[in-house]
Amino acid sequence: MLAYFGPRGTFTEQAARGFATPQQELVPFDTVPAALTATRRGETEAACVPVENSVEGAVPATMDALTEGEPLVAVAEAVLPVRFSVLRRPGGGPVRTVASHPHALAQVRHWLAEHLPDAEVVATTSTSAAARAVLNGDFDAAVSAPVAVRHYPLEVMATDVADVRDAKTRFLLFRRPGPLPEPTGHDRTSVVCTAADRVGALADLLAELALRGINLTRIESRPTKDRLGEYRFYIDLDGHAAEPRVGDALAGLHRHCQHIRFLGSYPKAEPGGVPAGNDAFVSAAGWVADIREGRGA
Ligand SMILES: O=C(O)C(=O)Cc1ccccc1
Repeated sequence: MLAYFGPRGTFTEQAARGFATPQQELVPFDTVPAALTATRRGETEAACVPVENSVEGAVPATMDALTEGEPLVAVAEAVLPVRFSVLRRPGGGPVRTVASHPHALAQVRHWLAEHLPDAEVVATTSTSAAARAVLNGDFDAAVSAPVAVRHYPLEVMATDVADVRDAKTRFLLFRRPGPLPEPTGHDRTSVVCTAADRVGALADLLAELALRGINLTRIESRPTKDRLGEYRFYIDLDGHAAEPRVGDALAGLHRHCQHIRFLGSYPKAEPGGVPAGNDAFVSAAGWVADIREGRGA
């Protein structure tokens, strides 16, 4: 079974369908933490959740849920283009309220200002929770994933709605810790860490990557919630933990951090980025291994 952030008809369901094997049953959960908890408890093999969006940035619910509770590791990534459909009850009256996930609302602000300027905008837990609520008569319109009309008998007011063309959302598939996916040469590694409280601590973390020619693809901070001014850093970098230079960098981060949690090494959905130049690191690691075995100098 594969858990996903639902209910049925979310963008996350679309991403989960791309990850699932033909036999795997997809199970919706109303929140990101609930989907992850089901996987932590072993009730589902994996959980698909949204991580970030090219317009609105990180999904805070996902970031927080990854640091709370037992560790989970990402094993696969998907990036989906995001365009919205605006749905309403068939034959409904004027649209006075419009609902959706905050990330969706942030991506259709201009459209709403132009087409529904007087509608009150309401945040819901997901885009399809909004569609479901419209069906129940709680709101007049929902900004949803195009697949939502397959699940909810609503009327399509508009399709292809997006203030920013080419907006994309990134999703990850999490499992309980186990053997890592094989390196493909186009991988990403994610960690979350708390740097020591001293001058230059963050610079030291970044230097561990820079020294080894490792490309940082994302750094994001969230409050630890314990103390004002204390943050966790979510770091994505190019490369796989099995590669010597990435392994060394992770060890370096571990030395500099108060806490560090590995969040996975997995193939990138969109290969590209800075070429790794791995060969020199592999040969250097081999040389050190030889020295340790008494085979060289
Ligand atoms: O609510 C959904 O459909 C999601 O899967 C989260 C989301 C919200 C907005 C854009 C992309 C994903």
